[in-house]
Amino acid sequence: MTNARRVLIHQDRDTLAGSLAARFITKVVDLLDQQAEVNVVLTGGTVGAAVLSAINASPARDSIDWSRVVIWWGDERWLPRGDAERNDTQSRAALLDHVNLRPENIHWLPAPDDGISLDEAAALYAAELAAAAPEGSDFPRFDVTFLGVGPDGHVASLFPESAGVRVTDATVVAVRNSPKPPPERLSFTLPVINSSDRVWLALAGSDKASALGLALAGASTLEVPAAGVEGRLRTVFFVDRDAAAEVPADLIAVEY
Ligand SMILES: O=C1O[C@H](COP(=O)(O)O)[C@@H](O)[C@H](O)[C@H]1O
Repeated sequence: MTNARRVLIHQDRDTLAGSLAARFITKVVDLLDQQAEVNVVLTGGTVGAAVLSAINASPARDSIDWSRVVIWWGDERWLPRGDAERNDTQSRAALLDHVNLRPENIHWLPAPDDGISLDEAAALYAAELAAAAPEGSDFPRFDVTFLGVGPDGHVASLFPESAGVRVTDATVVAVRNSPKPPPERLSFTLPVINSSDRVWLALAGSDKASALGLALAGASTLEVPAAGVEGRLRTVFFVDRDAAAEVPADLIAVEY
């Protein structure tokens, strides 16, 4: 199988979330048979949280040895710890608080209540990535990266026509003036996202159809950041029927 982008179309958001949850559990169990730990990058957003809830609800959830799973986030909203709109708060409620993760394996992004500036926070998380990196790299080898996609085609907190989309010489960027609230955020850059062995994008709803269609039809990364996403081994779009309305027919791998 090549690393061509694949689109898997599901009936609706819940089916999509269940299918992605099942794939995640199977993949992590397989990987943990072959390696000591698995590095996973989580996303925020509605579908991201739905996928984590589906993993939590799965009867197969505990077939994963969660003590060997290492958690990162691809982006975070610059809000106080515990704020309901923070991505990590939503990830905790959906899954992380319910499984046996080791606290040292959860790499929270900083928050304003840490008493540091947004730029310092970006530098701090970059240093955390570097500390976990193999020799010669600035970040760990990520096994699975989840991404949501906004109606404007943003991924993580890389928004269309914004400076962050262009950054290739840093791993984490401070984002200001985000068109989606809150205005300040932290985000992985595209080179870090694309270093992941697998990138699984999840999106549902008719408001995502145009961005998805453009991303798959060759729009520029600056205009539609999702267009610039390409994992090292696999890049798979898990979508529902509504979001798939403008997907080029030759890219549809499976329609459930
Ligand atoms: O703000 C964000 O939005 C995107 C997409 O969210 P969705 O609710 O439209 O699925 C998400 O991927 C990103 O992590 C988050 O910070």
